[in-house]
Amino acid sequence: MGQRRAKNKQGAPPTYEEFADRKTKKDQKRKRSEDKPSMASSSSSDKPAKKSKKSSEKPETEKEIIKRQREEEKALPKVDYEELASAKKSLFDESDEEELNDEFDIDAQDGETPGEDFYDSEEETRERPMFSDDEDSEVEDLDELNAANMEALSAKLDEEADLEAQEAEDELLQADQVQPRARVLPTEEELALEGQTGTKDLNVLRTRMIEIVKVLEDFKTLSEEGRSRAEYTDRLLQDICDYFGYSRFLAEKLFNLFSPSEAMEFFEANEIARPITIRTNTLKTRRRDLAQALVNRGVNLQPIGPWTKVGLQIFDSQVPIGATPEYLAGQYILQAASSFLPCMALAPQENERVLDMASAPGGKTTYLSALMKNTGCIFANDANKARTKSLIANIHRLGCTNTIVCHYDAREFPKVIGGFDRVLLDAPCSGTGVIAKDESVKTSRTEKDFIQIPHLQKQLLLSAIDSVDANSATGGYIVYSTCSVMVEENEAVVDYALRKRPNVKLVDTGLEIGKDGFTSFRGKNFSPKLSLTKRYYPHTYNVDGFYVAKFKKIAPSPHDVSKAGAKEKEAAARADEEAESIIHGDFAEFDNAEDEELMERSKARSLKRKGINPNAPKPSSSAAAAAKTEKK
Ligand SMILES: C[S@@+](CC[C@H](N)C(=O)[O-])C[C@H]1O[C@@H](n2cnc3c(N)ncnc32)[C@H](O)[C@@H]1O
Repeated sequence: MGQRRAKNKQGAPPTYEEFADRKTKKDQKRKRSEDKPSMASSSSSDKPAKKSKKSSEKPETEKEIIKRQREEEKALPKVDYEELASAKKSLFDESDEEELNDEFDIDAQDGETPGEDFYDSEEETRERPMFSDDEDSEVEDLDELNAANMEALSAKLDEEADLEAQEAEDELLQADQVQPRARVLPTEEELALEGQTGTKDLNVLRTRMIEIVKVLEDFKTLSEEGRSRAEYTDRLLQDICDYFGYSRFLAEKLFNLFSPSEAMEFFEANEIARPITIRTNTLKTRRRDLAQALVNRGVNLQPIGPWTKVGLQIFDSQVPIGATPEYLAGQYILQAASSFLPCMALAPQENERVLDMASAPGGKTTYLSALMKNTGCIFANDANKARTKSLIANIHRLGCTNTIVCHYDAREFPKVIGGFDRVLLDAPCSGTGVIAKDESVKTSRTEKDFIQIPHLQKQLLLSAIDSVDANSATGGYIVYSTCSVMVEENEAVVDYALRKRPNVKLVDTGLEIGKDGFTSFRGKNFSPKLSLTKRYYPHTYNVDGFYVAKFKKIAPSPHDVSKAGAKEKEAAARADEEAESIIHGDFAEFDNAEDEELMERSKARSLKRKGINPNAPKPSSSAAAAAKTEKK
């Protein structure tokens, strides 16, 4: 087992004193690094300086404040306000979002110097009012929220600066350590010595991994004479297993996805927990209002990034994020940022019929429901009945009234029902994209898994394609996603579907971020269109490892069974559920006893439909046993 412990890089944002202290240290560190030409990093020194806060207890007059600020500004390094304004804009700019007007606008107001809202001591003493519905006061309201978010922003900038300084130091370290033709591989004696102690020295392993990666990336110049590439790779893989705790089998599979240095970044990123993120439920609130409410409860947050209008990243909270009144009221759901992506790619429209084939516990179903503004109909299916409990609970809490929950093996679609406008297949997978969440994946996955899981995924994807109406007026799309980074579960599955179903083509996912899917891998060629699919890695976007592919069905196929009557089936399912009061505006009074009763009634109705009298006396168990014995 590996000796490395996963660490969570998220900490509480600093107090002002901590911040000032860290800044002084950082400035000194930066200055030291600038003095060393080999590791000069212009980006860190070009970073805008942050304005300091006063420490005096006594309130200052306006004049005193202006005087003090001028003095402080003189003493500070020159600030590139344009860069500062654009950095802030890129973090918070959501000007595209017309509908919800859901934004954290921290652009400077007229007459203000951009950047002055950083560490304004006035903001510390002001009370934070709730957002008002009054349009005129919105600008002030935004300022208040921005003030509250400044800490979060400063923490983020801090983290970035720390990272840059660390990277610069690492570069120097590596440059110092790796000399051309240096001996990097350990001798037999050294290895025997390492083995004797039982636990390996992590520093030795780490340094050696860095050195081997350097050699592999410039083999001609840096390799020792007489040593092969395979020898270096073999040692590196063993060190990865010892250091991070992977089975040799999985370490090798993951290593082969990347260049040696990128592989190291990937393994490192798997040791760090991803940020805690929440998705605003736009069926109940707007992100801006939710952020304000949470900030008032002592939650430190900021938007995830410009690519999502509904996500918030939580840095730190004085209250449990899964138990706030806003959470209980269904205003948000705790959801990994990567899970937003397939829903955004599917882009369901209002009034469409959508199938979510593997939907429990419902993070994506509830997002689809919100995107459809609770119109149309979503069939939320999952083969695992136990998991549909949390699916139903989430659907209720978030107030999604356009969903019907079912639990079929999704390979039975479209026989169950077909003719959907869009289908999401968020497939069961190996979980190699979420190792930071579930360390057991490092050692539990075997070769068999990467045969059996893709086999199921291929069957499910064909069912998904066959369940879509090629003639849908508004849709005709299928999105396939996994939280795996393995080619066998991603490109290979999609390529298989393209070959088996020539009536679909790959289309752009419409996602702003992501790396292009592989068009070939280790000698295997896929359709060139595979580059339209998207890959996500923890080390590139700080999200879980993920994969998203989007298909458009361009023609029906003989496999599209039972398309006819799909609308009628849906109407019947709806009527059943409405009759049983499952679909209604307020799910708050959902309780198990009532649910049991409804299920009993549903069973009775179903028996009646089959021509069986549900009230007919059941044979007693002893009579049934006797009948059985008689038959024998
Ligand atoms: C990745 S999870 C789905 C997560 C879900 N989409 C969400 O966002 O909350 C995969 C799901 O597939 C379900 N599953 C596995 N095999 C299935 C099958 N043959 N048919 C339908 N669902 C299946 C599992 O029970 C599991 O809930």
